[in-house]
Amino acid sequence: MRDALWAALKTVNDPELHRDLVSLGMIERAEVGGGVAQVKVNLTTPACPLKGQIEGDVRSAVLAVPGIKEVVVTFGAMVRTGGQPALPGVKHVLLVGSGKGGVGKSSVAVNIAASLARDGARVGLLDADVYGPSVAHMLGRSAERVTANAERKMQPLEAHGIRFLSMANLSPAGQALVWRGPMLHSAIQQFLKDAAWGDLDYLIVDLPPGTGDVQLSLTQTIQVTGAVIVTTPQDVALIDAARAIDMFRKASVPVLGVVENMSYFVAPDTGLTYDLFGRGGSQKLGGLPLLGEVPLDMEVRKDSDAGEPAVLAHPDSAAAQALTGVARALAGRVSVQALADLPDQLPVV
Ligand SMILES: Nc1ncnc2c1ncn2[C@@H]1O[C@H](COP(=O)(O)OP(=O)(O)OP(=O)(O)O)[C@@H](O)[C@H]1O
Repeated sequence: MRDALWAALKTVNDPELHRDLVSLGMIERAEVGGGVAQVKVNLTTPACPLKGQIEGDVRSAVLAVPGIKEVVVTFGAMVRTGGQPALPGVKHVLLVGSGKGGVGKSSVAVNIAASLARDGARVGLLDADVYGPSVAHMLGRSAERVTANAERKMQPLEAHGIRFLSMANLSPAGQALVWRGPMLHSAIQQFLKDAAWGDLDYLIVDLPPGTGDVQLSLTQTIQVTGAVIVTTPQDVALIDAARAIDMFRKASVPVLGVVENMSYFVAPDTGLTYDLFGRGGSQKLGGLPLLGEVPLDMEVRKDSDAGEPAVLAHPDSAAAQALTGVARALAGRVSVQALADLPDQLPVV
């Protein structure tokens, strides 16, 4: 019956990866005794957007095996990498960029990080927006200062389960940074390589807006898994977003998807929906996966000023749900990308 159980599991495909769970090495354990099957599925990310569907598919395939009356499905997760890790201990570096400033890039980056961490991933957040660092404020830690550990490496700060580093925690508050390209390059290098990030599944990098030195420096010096573009839906933002996409393509960084922020607004008093900036405009960016449409929501702004990401402070709001969806869709895209180049038969993990 054990063979029949494994054969049944071999008929279940991961809906995103389009390969069966057995050859993907995702079945950690499958046993049967007294008509009860115990199956442990090791997902490719704890933020798997399709966990419910996988559970349902496993359940129906296993219950079709003669003699099995009950099935208990449990889950674990191990984030995979396609090749070498980006940095020692860091599996994926994900850039969050935008063409235009003020479109909500940092808000999206912070909420992606918080959502992935809440789902159980080990997450770092690097604020590479050195001219306008806002991550520390959005995490409620702008007053803290970064210290060095015994190995003289920068020790990332921690908030809401996220390890993070921001220029705001290094320089005196309120002071402007007047840096040229080479200095920026070395600051970014230090943030990446002279910091004790530890083991991370995802290191999210909040880039400055536009297509400048920091972006170039990052894409040229480490193996980046991919980039996410945040835009609002109106044409002036889309024109700049298209430039940012072009820059990533030229630097051979895969663009994993687009987030349409401030996509629409639901008036809290009337419940009427307003497409203030032209909801759906991001489709004009042509063919890139849309990771989510995040509404304009006063709570998102208030939560970020209060230092608690909306996905944690108001998880049931439409904006938080959309941001959670963005984080999970992104994690799914990363898994697809990591497994795309792997051989047909993977070892069981
Ligand atoms: N969906 C949203 N609803 C309401 N307010 C939002 C939303 N997204 C972002 N904001 C607010 O808009 C402002 C700008 O957001 P944010 O700093 O994230 O943008 P940015 O693109 O990173 O800006 P910069 O160009 O300075 O890096 C912030 O006050 C933020 O709280």
